[in-house]
Amino acid sequence: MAKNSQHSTSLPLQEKIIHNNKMARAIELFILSLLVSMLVYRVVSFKNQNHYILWLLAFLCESWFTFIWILCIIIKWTQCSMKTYPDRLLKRVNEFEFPAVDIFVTTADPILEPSIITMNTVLSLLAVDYPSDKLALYLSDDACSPLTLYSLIETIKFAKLWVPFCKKYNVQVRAPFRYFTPNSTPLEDDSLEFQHEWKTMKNEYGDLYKKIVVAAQRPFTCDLDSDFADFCDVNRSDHPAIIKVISGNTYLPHVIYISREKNPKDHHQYKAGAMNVLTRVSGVMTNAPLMLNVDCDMYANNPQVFLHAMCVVFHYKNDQDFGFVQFPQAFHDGLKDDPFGNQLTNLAFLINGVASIQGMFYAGSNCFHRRKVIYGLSPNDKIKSENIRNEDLPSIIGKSFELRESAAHILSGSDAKIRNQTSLSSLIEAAIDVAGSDYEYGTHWGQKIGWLYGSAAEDTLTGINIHGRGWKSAICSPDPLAFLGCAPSTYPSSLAQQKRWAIGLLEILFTDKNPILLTIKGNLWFRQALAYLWLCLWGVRSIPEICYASLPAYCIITGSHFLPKVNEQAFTIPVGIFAIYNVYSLWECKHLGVSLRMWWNTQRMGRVTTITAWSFGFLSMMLKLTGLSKTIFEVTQKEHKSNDDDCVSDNNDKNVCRFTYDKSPVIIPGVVILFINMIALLNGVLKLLKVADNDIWMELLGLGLGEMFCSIWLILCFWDFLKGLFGKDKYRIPSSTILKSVVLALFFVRLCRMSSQL
Ligand SMILES: O=c1ccn([C@@H]2O[C@H](COP(=O)(O)OP(=O)(O)O[C@H]3O[C@H](CO)[C@@H](O)[C@H](O)[C@H]3O)[C@@H](O)[C@H]2O)c(=O)[nH]1
Ligand SMILES: [Mn+2]
Repeated sequence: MAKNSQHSTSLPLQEKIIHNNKMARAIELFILSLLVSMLVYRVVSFKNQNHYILWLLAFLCESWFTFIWILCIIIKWTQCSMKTYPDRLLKRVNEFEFPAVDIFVTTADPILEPSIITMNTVLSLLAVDYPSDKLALYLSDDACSPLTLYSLIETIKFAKLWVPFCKKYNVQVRAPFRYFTPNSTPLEDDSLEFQHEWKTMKNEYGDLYKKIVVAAQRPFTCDLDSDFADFCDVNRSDHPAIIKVISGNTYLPHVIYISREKNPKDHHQYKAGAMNVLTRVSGVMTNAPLMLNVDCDMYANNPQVFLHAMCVVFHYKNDQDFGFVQFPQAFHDGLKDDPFGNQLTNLAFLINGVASIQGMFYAGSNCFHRRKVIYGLSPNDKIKSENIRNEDLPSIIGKSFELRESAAHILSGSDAKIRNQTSLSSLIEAAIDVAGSDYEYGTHWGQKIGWLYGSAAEDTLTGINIHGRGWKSAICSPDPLAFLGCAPSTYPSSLAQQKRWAIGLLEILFTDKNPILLTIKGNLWFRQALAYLWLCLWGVRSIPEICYASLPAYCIITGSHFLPKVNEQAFTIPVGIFAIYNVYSLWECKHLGVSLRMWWNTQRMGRVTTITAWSFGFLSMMLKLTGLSKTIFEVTQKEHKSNDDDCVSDNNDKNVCRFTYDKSPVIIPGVVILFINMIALLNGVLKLLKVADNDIWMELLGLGLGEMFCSIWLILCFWDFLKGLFGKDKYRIPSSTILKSVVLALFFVRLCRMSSQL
């Protein structure tokens, strides 16, 4: 029953804060009016042009930009955020009323994702402020690596000390690699007891760290009676399921290691496949009504995160439309000023916008889902457990009897009880059954229930499916931030990530989860559909962007114009758009409290990423549509800074922010844009040198100031590539890439010349 104190029952557990954005709306509408004026100008002056195709191309690109801008305005029109009050929750609700939560951590490769990072994720989650008997943590290891199991076993031993320590002293950051920074020492005025325990803890963590590092360097011997016997001679892409219950103690949640069955005959569906196995295995074992999933490169940064989530859950208890709570993905040690433009800070306003529509997108990590929502229920479905048992549950959820029983429990809404600890091991056989690689044949897994297949952005696809059934979602941003993770810290890994997103998001448009379809046929709200559309179109945006970025160079080389001339009145329109847009985005950055440098980096990388990574995303999608290739999920490299150099955030080492390059062709379009603009400018300057001094202004105007300016701006945007041409070692763009780009750039120049002779 609720604990009563008049005060605490009257105050809400969560509050929606509406942001006033009238000023922003006005500016956005003004920019829109300028964009429309530009289009009108294009139409009106079409007849006076001698270069119709050029004018038409510019018109098409600008129409597209205007369309994207309209989408942004609609998404950002209303803005809100959420504040949650865990203190009030603790006063109002008894701990035993809290729902159980199954926690899922995924890892796929002990080299790309060093075990110590994954283990810190695990430790931070085991130590949260939440009744530990309500939690179970499942670690999915797609690499089938004995190192991961070994690390987990050792980590649990350490957790038996670490978790009580954190709770006793109310430690704020419960991922040891963040708590024990190289220079940290306990404070002078901390109690002696604390200082002593602190040192023990630091040493223990140091030992754990060393054990894992040492273990990573030697092969695991095949010891038939050890925990690792199952790993004897296994191949990571062809092996039976391995599931181990690792016993903790009463202070620790259950911990279960899972390496699902892999068989080359059955597609394993990357992370989505792993999440579905986690859902089923946990369904058989603990069957909590809520599930939290955290990628191995994130950790819980706020020990009260579960309580914050419960504020939302309890707040919505009577409003049955609530599907999931997403916590933001923020980054620790993010490179200063975001040189690669991958920290997504600039999306804050869009996120607040989406939050005020149907709710935040599911972002793949840091999200609490209700199990019944993942099992395919819609807000208005009322199901009796008898009905499900008798009906066609096998064709939906599969043949496992245990899973069907537990699903029936969840779907009928009866309070699922967590099974007691001792029985977990006895459920391993049933768990192995549902972790089989062919379990899903003839069921709805991946098609209608669970994490959906068919996109490398399985998170967005799964999320849109949930919203499409009419569920709402919430975003909760407590202070300190709930989860922190690492953004890819090198340029190639950031490129790979952006490319994967561009493909994955585009793939969604070609499924039956297309936002427009879902809003017509399903229950996706119209504005929410537009928000999804904006997201899914990332890859498509590369095409108009590349076209538009080649226009200035084309014009300078051929002596034509795509912008109004300086002496025309219409010249003020593009100037106005450029100036106001930039001032506006600066103003937005100021609101977010980020530096001028960061603003420039996001602007510049906006152009660079669209033209490079997203265009390859688009290309891959085209190849996939024509059946020439398949998309895969490339796991991004995670870096662990060794304890002695906590380098990234202090940029003493300037080099971490420099662009590095590998052989990947993804940057070619960017290098080509750089080259053609350099050639164009060179061309322009040469022409200027040839004319007499007093004609120079006329000539400049003839060349088109606007076009020249655009060219210079583009070169500034691609400045890092320019440096890459002259860098050394990994800072140098590989010769093969340069060569291919030169060929393409010369081809472009040739085309310009040919077309101007027509
Ligand atoms: O076959 C696979 C591939 C990946 N993963 C896991 O998936 C997670 C995300 O992979 P990562 O390489 O870190 O991708 P990111 O680009 O950082 O991931 C973002 O984008 C993905 C979709 O593209 C989402 O799934 C993620 O949650 C989101 O953080 C990691 O825990 C991996 O271990 C697997 O379990 N099995
Ligand atoms: Mn990641």
